[in-house]
Amino acid sequence: MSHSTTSSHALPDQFFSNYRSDRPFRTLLNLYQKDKKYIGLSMFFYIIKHSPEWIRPLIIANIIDIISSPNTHSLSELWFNGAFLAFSIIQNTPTHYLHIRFLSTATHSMEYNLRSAITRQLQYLSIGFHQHRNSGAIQNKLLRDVEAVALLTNQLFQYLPSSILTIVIAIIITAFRAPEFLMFFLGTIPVAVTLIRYFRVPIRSRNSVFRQQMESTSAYLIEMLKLIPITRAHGVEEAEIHRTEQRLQTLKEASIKLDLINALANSASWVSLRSFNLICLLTSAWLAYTGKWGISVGDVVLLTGYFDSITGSVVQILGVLPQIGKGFEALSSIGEVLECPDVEHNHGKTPVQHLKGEFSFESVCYVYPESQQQIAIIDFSLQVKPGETIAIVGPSGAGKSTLLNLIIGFLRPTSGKIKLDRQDMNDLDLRTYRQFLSVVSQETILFEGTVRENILYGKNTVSEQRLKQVVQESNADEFIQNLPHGLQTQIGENGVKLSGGQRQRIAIARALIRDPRVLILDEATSSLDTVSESLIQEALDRLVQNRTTFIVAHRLSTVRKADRIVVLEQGKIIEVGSHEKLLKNQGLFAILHALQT
Ligand SMILES: Nc1ncnc2c1ncn2[C@@H]1O[C@H](COP(=O)(O)OP(=O)(O)OP(=O)(O)O)[C@@H](O)[C@H]1O
Repeated sequence: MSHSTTSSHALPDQFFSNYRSDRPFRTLLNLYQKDKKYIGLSMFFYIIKHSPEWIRPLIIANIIDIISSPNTHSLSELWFNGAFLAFSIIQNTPTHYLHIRFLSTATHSMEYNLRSAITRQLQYLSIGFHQHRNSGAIQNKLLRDVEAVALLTNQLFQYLPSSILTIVIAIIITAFRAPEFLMFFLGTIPVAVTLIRYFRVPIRSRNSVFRQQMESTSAYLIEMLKLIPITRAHGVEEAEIHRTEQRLQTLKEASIKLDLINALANSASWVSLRSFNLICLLTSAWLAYTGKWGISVGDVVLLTGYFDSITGSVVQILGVLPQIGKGFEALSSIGEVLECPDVEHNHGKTPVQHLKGEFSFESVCYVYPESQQQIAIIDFSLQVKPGETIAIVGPSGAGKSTLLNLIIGFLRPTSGKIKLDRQDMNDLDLRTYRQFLSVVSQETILFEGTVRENILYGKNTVSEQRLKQVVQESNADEFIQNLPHGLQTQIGENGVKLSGGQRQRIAIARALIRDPRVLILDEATSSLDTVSESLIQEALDRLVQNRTTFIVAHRLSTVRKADRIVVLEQGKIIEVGSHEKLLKNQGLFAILHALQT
């Protein structure tokens, strides 16, 4: 256990410091740091497994020379050449197996490491990052882009080296048997280089456009799925279908453009290199026919065979270029997450060991970086004693959610200070602070799992007795008992569906089990039936006891019970006081109150 914790902590640092999407090749090698021996072994077995491709033209040329001049060659030479080729063919089975085994180990470990590093980074990136990125786009990076990097590995460490090796071997053997023909082979180099230079930039840019389209379409589709109940309820299905089709059309156009450039690159290379091949065949055949340069029939077969391998390899190199472009694009897409500096910095800050729950807000201001012209929280000052319940009320857009996010530490004051037990929150390790904090938000997010797992969420050392007590205190025992398997009932997409009130009671139990010192309640605005409402209110009353609580309150009963009510308007505190005092004030609170009653 301790081992896995240390290694998983060590992993991302190594990735983050080495991950540079402006240096994709080096980054790729770094991703294989731990598994480079597997890559090496896999390449070694690939070369051996592939050897019949290089040996065959030589053996066939030998055999043709043997049979075309039986007087100078013995039959045993024929059998020897045959046996050699047979051996090189049979060895393919074990070497192919070993090649795949090592390659698969290396690429799948890399995929695992990369996905784990992305997940870790996502967990540490600021809430602001997540608010601005769509989950569909991130999902795409985690799944498709990592897959594209694994494919890139296959291209770079398998096809590319073997193609280069094929070319080198063909050149060496030709240099021995018919050195004059080397110039044909060398002639292919400028052609290949020109083709690569010509197509590299458009292939890369179309890949990039395609990738961005793919990301935004995934994001869009996820949103469309979430919206289906609202779409149907408003009867705007056709408009939604039309909107989706427009997106799909743009994606289709980007895919076609990418395919077309790839097709052009492939066919241009194929035609030019095959033309060279034809010239080589005709020239060597003419030389053999006229008996010049001492070219034998076997030599014609050998030269055309190797020229075939060379052109095949060059075509393969050009063919993998688009894949390589796609892989490098995926590396830079992943870099958008791994290289993002917007992480919460807790390293080296004071850990919170105990918490009383005293808050002191000193002239806190907050401005969202995206809307500088408007100040969301203005000069907010308030002293909160441990155990106090503060209700925050105010019209929509007054800054209530912003204030809660400042208290959780998701946002840092633009100016001013928030002190927690007299220490500036900026100096504290917020992860340790949040272990003393529970949040019950408007929308209860439950995950696929049992009721029990949803309540315990990350708190697995709780005794059975404590769990039962918490379930009772949150008024959830009755409905849980009526579920088919009680606490073990599966909920979420494939399980039992819970009502809004039931979900809220699970959220209350989830908060209670953590026994927090600070509680944040973002009350749901949706109206519940009176029974659920009173059950939830009762559970909430137990929950807030002896804890510093901040509630964005909508229910009158909650507001009435709060020790103090803070009334916000356009980011400013305009009133603070008890329920009675504020009613007497005849200010904004009294107006809001009158509207509700
Ligand atoms: N992520 C954001 N980027 C830019 N501006 C924001 C962001 N979130 C909120 N704001 C702005 O900050 C102000 C305060 O918003 P906030 O969400 O805190 O209000 P609220 O009182 O919680 O509103 P509501 O009751 O409607 O939820 C608003 O003017 C809002 O437009």
